[in-house]
Amino acid sequence: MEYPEVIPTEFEIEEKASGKRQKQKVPLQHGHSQLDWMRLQKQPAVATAGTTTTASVATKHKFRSNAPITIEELKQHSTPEDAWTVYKGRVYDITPYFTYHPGGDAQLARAAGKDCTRMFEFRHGWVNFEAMMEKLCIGYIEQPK
Ligand code: HEM
Repeated sequence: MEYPEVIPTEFEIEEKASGKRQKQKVPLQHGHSQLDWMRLQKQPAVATAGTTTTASVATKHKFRSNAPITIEELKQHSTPEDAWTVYKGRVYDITPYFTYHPGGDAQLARAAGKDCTRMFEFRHGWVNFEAMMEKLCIGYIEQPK
């Protein structure tokens, strides 16, 4: 099975190489800044995207928090309402982060159901993924044999 990976488009590669790339931050709802996100990770009861909270992710996946996850299963979680992504081999349920992503929900949706490692480093290699998503880690991806 083909490994599902988000890769930058040719346009994005050229734009970056030209040094003319514009930042594309989008306006977020009040209370949904990066600082708010980090604060909520310390009190996980309230980080919400719709009805999915960091706490509900933790509860839902507790029984399998370090489980092997297959590519088939990863691919089934490919919408903003139910979004899993892979970063450096580990799987994260990023659903609660959608309304907090500074680049907007449409950009983050590209990661859903796929491995976002390469795209993440391309777009913002200076961001500490593990620190931000620690509570949302649900397992690791099983490499195809
Ligand atoms: C396919 C995956 C992703 C894409 C395409 C994407 C895209 C973007 C874009 C367009 C921005 C706006 C700033 C810019 O234009 O560079 C941004 C900012 C940001 N994203 Fe993402 N993102 C992705 C995944 C993630 C994930 C999973 C996280 C969580 C750790 C994340 C965290 C951030 C943060 C913290 C910023 C603010 C960066 C800053 O201000 O320096 N992104 N992203």
